This record gives sequence, structure tokens and C-alpha cells, in this order.
Amino acid sequence: MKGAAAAPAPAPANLDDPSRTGTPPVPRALSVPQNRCDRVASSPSSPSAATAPEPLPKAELHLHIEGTLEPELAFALAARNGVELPYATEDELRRAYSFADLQSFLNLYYALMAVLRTEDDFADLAHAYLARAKQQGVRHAEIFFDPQAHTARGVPIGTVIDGLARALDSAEETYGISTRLIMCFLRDESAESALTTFEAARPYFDRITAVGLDSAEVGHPPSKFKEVFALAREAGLKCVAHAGEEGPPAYVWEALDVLGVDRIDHGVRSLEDERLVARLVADQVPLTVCPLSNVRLRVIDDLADHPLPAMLDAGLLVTVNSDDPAYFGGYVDDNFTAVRDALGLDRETLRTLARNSFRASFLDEATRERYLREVDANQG
Ligand code: HPA
Ligand SMILES: [Zn+2]
Repeated sequence: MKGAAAAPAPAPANLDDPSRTGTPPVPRALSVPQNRCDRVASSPSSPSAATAPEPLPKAELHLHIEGTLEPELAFALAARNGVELPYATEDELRRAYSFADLQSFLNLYYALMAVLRTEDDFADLAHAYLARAKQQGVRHAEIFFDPQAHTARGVPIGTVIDGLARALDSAEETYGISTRLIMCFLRDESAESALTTFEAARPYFDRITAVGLDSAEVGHPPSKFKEVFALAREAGLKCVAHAGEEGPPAYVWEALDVLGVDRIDHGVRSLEDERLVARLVADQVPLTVCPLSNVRLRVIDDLADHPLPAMLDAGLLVTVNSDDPAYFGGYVDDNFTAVRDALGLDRETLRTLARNSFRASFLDEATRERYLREVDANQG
């Protein structure tokens, strides 16, 4: 399925897991350079280092952990697990990051997952994300994962969840970031496969806050997953769904009325339907918008044409997120900076977006209020 290359049996797990050894969070053997923006901000030799403002505190609500797999880590894990990648070098891989649409991205996204085999791999992946997220001002992260993309390759769901949970368990202490996990169903797989995955995850429900719906949207309406979302709600899980990214406004209606979701992921095409906008505004349904993703996947031609300002003007509860930052050219604060520059957003609008991210989160009231006070106190 999904073009994922069959991987040979994994090599024995590397034992330099930071939570076991107390060494720095990203294991030395797998350490990756920070992305360009991070390096400029944090380099001691950078003239701007002393004056660089603190990024706004924010929650990231639309982030696929598998989409944080940077080329450096992909090659390190490939070597560790004896997986052959169809790219000779990191640069060659990076040159493949030119996408015509969602499906062309998904083909690479699923293929590269072949390097993720062991609990350590998932823990290392999450640690690498959290280290970057901290530098981007992230205080809270609600993180998607795609279990079917791993179980289909013979990786047990427990390996995925235990590996991610190990990293997330130390996230508050190590990075000052609170976290939640959102288990997504692949909408281009069958409803039965989603149900099987849901039942396989039951022993781990104490680790999971919500279920979601992702992968190729068009032709796979939310209503296909009515049953599994009803079971999720019965089990006390929150519900979110990607809708209105490439798919029509009708899919957003279905996510709301058939699945009963608490948030819509993307939702940019909602603007094509006035009645839908009125509904989303009236119910203050959060939309987790991903500006750089929208441009890279050609949902929007140019960042300068992004409907984010129109969405805010309409009274929608919009948040800004990174989606698959390793593939789309930036982490969440890079998205904030990019929309500021391309759309001329002022400081108060950026502050509204940061506030919205906490308002739209699944945090308890007291923690949410504490984070909102941090936004108000930020001088940057
Ligand atoms: O942007 C996305 N859309 C749908 N599915 C996804 N899976 C990872 N990223 C995405
Ligand atoms: Zn997404």
C-alpha cells in the first residue's frame, strides 16, 4: 500500500535513547542540524542572537509526526535499520520535495516512512520534533500519527505508540512542552481497516486524546468513517478531521454533521460556501490552517493570496500550523513569519493567532488560561 517500500528486518535498537541515558534529547548519533531559521536565531556568532525576540508562545494543533522526518534523520535511521532509500544523498532526496498536489506529496511521505521500524525510531523522531518546536515558541503540541502507515509494513501499533509516548512523557520536563496524541485514520483505506485500527489501539486509549482523518481527501468523504468516529466519541475521545483542503465544502459539512468533529483540519475551501462559514463562525469551530503546506501542495497559488486574513475577518477561529514541516519548508513559527511577511499581518493579529491556538486546543481550562497569560506577557 501507499508505495511504502518493504523494509528488511530492523537491526538491533540503538541504545542511546536520551530518556534512558540522560544525554541531550536528540541522540548524538542521530543529531540533526537545526533548520535555517533556527540556526540564524540561535547561533552565538549571529549578530542578531542577543536581540532576537522570543517567538510568541503558541500551540501547534496540526502536525503529522511522520511529516517531521528530516532527510538527515531519514538517512540515519535507514543506516541504523539496514533500509535502502531510493535516494543516494540527502540533497537528492531534498530535490524530490517538489509537489504537484497532495497525492504527489503523500507518495514520498509514505515511502520515506520505511525507515521507521523500532520504538527507538519513533522516540527519536518525536524528540527531534520537540527540540525544534521549543525553538519555535511551541508550548503545547497536539500531534497526529498514522498507525496504518506503519502496521501495513509490519510494525505493531504498540511499537509506534510506545515509542512516541516515551518521548512525549519527558516533553514537559525536557522542552517545556505539553503534548497530546491524535490517532489518524487513512481515508483512502477502507472503513473496515479504520475499525480494525481503532480496536487495536484500545489498550492505548489512555495515551490518545483524539482521532483524526487524513491522507488523500478527494473521493473519500468523511461519511465513509461515520461508524468509527461514533465509536471514538462513545469512548470519550475528541474528534478532528482533515476537510476542505483539496476536497469541497460538502466534506466540511459532513465532518461537522456526520462525524461530529471538534475541529476541522485545513478547511480553507470552506470560504466557497457562505452558509458553511456562518455555521463555523456561529459555533466557533476551530480551523487548523497550514499556510506553507497550502502553497507547497498547490492548494493556494501564492502565499500573498492566502485567505487567512479573510478567514480572520469573517470571524473564524483560525490557527496557524506547520502540517509536515520537514517537507513544506518551515516549522510553525516559520509559518507565522511567512504569513506576517507575505500578508502584512501586524503584531496584534499574530497575537490573536497565538491566542486562538490555545483556545482551539484540547487543554483543560486552567492550563489554557496560563498559556494565554504567557501570550499576553510576550514582549517580542
Ligand atoms: O496535509 C495533509 N493532508 C492530508 N493528509 C496528510 N497527511 C500528512 N499531511 C497531510
Ligand atoms: Zn495535515
